[in-house]
Amino acid sequence: MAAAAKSSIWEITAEDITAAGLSSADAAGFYKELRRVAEAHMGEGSEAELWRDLVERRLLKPSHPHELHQLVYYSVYAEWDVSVRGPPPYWFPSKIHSKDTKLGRVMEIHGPKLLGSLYHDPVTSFSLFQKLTIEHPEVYWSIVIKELSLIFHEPPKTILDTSDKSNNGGTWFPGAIMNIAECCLLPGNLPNKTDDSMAIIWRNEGFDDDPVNYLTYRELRDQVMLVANALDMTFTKGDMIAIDMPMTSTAVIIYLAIILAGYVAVTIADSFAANEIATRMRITKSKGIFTQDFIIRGGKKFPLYSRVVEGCQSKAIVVPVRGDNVGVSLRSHDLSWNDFISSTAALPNPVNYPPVYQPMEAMTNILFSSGTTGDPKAIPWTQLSPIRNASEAWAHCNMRAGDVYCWPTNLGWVMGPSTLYSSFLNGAALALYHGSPLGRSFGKFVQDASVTVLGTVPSIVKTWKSSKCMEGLDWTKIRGFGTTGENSDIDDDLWLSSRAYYQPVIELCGGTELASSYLAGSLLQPQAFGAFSTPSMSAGFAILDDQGIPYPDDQPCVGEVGLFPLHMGASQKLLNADHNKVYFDGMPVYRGMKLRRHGDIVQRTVGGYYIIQGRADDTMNLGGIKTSSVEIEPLWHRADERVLETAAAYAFVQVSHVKVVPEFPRTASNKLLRRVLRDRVKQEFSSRSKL
Ligand SMILES: Nc1ncnc2c1ncn2[C@@H]1O[C@H](COP(=O)(O)OP(=O)(O)OP(=O)(O)O)[C@@H](O)[C@H]1O
Repeated sequence: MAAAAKSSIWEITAEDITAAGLSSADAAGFYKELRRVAEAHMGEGSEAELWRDLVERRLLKPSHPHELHQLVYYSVYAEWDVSVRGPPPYWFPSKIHSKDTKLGRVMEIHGPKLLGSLYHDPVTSFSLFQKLTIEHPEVYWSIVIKELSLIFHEPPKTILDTSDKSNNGGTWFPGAIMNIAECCLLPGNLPNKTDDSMAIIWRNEGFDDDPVNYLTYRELRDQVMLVANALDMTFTKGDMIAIDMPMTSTAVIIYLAIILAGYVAVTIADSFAANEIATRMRITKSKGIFTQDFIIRGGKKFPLYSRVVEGCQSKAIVVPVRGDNVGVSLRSHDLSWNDFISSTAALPNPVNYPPVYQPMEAMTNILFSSGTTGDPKAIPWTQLSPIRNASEAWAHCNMRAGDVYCWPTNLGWVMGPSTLYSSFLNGAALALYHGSPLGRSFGKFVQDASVTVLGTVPSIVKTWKSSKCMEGLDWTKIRGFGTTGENSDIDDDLWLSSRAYYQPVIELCGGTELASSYLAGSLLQPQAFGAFSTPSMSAGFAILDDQGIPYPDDQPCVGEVGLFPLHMGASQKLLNADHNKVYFDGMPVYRGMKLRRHGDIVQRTVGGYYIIQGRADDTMNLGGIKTSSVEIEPLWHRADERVLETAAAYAFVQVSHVKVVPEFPRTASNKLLRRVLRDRVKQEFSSRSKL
């Protein structure tokens, strides 16, 4: 899309502005103002200051055509040499406002004590402070647990115990006892999280013009306790109980009830086929499954109950997608939602429930990784994982009471539980749209629910931008976006950010098994599209060369990442694989630590940004030069405009074979499956060679 750019901002004419979609009258005013601002930033190397000034003056508006945003942004940065100056920044922290952020305030209090005269302010001292959180995780976590709404039934004896040498990940908060679901439901120590604060805001697809629905924290607690009582009527303590349904307010209530009552939630994404659901039920030996009769999505009705019971005998408890009655006939041992809830009718106080307190390492949730690199892993989350989730939103997105957090996903993907905990443990409201996130109705919900932080994955943003379905909606309450899952596209993020007068798009990369990111954006640093500005708080890593030797810390480089093993909240076992073998075997030792495998190729750019270059497994050898799939793909993409999407899966000496495919194989979470493509190509070639 950079074709829309001029070689400098000075080349832009009023005609270009009209060509980008403004009326001649508006174009004249815009042109005049653009020149005026540009004149104030004439010096060489002043692109970032010019862009910052343009954004602060709100010259570019969400109502302007995207072509105009492209024209200005790409022309401002036309001369910017990425190889010398790193990725160009589009968002800048303010030294004054940074002190009001959650992390900034903590840095102002503790920075001078911890860093002495090296501490200046949250912006200047951010990187130094981040390094401190890696070197002294016990200091960081002792601060963070006071910032979240955590209630310890028994306080931890200490923050981190590394005396067990067989445990690479360390023992966190030893001796502590709590119930993390209870922490979600009670105000805890957060003054602005009250029983009357908004906890969940939701809307059913098809009810676009109705007011949004609300649940306060008190109402949420009552409903969770009711379901917890009903669970005790049907299940035995410690049982694994699955949830396979869209992430609705009812699904969230069920999830919290399972954990409040001391069971383990097995969360399975609602997009899986019957055999995939059955596999996950079998691996976890789940005793029951919460599901829906149907899913309503994008105006269509899809069967869900029939898919769930196809390969699974466990008791299903079936929530009706609309109304009070289930729209399918159930097997004799299954229960309708109404019958399940009615089982509490004889209790004297069904909305009262004593939480089951457990140690920090107790399992609370089994999640499955996407299966991009092989079979999906069954990953147990403990009570530490939710704390890690919430701390990331706190530190990197400044999540706080009063925020409305929306991230269209499912409880079966890492972002489902992560968004839930990030909302409730920070006292924010969780916004849930019961329907497809791909169309305008979702965007209208974002507007009507006054969402302040909106999370995305790249494929959704691409659809929103290309369909223009969000035109005319007001997203200006949004103060920050999030993106994760795959590399995001610079132009798509330009579009996204421009919907809210260029609020930051915080890029996050991590893994289900980390319960967090290891690379992130930060509101205390300038942000560049499609790039991470920092290792996440308290996440250390080394970038390894081909021999497994770490590159020096601040040097631009590309290599496989090796994570520092003391990563609070990360997995310490897998249900269906050997944890040590998967994450530690064969990894180098660095500064006395056995590094943890993650499998991503990471580039550290000039200027200290990070870009993911794909998976180590997807790296190809082109004439002796190791090249990542992500480096090759954009080149092919530009080769012919009929190419809709590119996936580099295999390297040939000479390109002689073009196969047109309608779509690429993807995981259920929509990630490109290069390994499947590679297998198909291999198969095709081996069958040809036999001919
Ligand atoms: N913002 C991002 N940019 C680029 N890649 C990302 C980003 N966020 C996540 N990823 C990719 O997704 C991975 C994490 O995804 P997830 O935990 O769902 O499992 P997976 O690695 O896809 O599946 P499996 O472990 O089964 O192969 C990261 O390691 C990274 O490769």
